[in-house]
Amino acid sequence: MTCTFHTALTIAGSDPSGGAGIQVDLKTFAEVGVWGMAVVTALTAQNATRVSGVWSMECHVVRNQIATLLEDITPGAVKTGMLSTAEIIHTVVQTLPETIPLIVDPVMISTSGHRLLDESAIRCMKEVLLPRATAVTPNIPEAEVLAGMRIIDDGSMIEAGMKILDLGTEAVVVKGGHGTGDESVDLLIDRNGVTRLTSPRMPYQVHGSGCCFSAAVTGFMAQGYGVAESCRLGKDIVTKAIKEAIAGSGGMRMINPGGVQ
Ligand SMILES: Cc1ncc(CO)c(N)n1
Repeated sequence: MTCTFHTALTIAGSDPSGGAGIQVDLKTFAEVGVWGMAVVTALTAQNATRVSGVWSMECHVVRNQIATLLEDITPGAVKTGMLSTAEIIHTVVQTLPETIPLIVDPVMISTSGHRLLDESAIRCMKEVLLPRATAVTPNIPEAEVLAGMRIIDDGSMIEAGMKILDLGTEAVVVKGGHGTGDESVDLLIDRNGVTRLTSPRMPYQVHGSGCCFSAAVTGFMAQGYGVAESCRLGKDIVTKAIKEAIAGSGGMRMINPGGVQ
């Protein structure tokens, strides 16, 4: 099908609370003005305070969702979020054509502390998924795992980003939201060097902010912006959605792309 509008696909897990995962990705795609599509890799039972269950899809279910969608529509860009197992990572890489830009949010552990990716899948993520990625968007704990080193300051954040770049992606954004200081500084690292993406630090943690950022970047890539520009524009979208975050019932605040009042 030839579309007159731009299309973006998320391949990720479901968060029934609407605070993370495909639910946030679809809201973010709408916020940046692209047609949002979603392939589900796992169901979770969670809210803003805890994850109580994870049920990964069988690989043929993931493969069928992607292949059937691609028969009809080629998304302008794709993001991955929670992929949960090495088998699902392999399936996604095998099923997606290499020509489609791919933004990888290397989801490992929920903000509430629950493991969302098998320990054994981390090697597969480094060896199979990242070499295929256009951009990877780790937070500090994820960057530490992918780079195999501790991050304690700007210098080690850059060093970790360089190591992740060496795994074969075109660009890395190491997100500084888990750091300290008045500003939240994300570092975009690509072949041209290091670019700082800054925003005022809000005095609270927000469930789903990583999902929102990578979805926004994907939405801008789908509209034809380059990687660096998409990351800059994506930072503005997530900053606004963090400012407008809503209080869950008892839990952490939840990201609010679209600004529901
Ligand atoms: C489904 C899903 N994806 C990603 C995250 C990361 O916050 C989460 N908590 N749940």
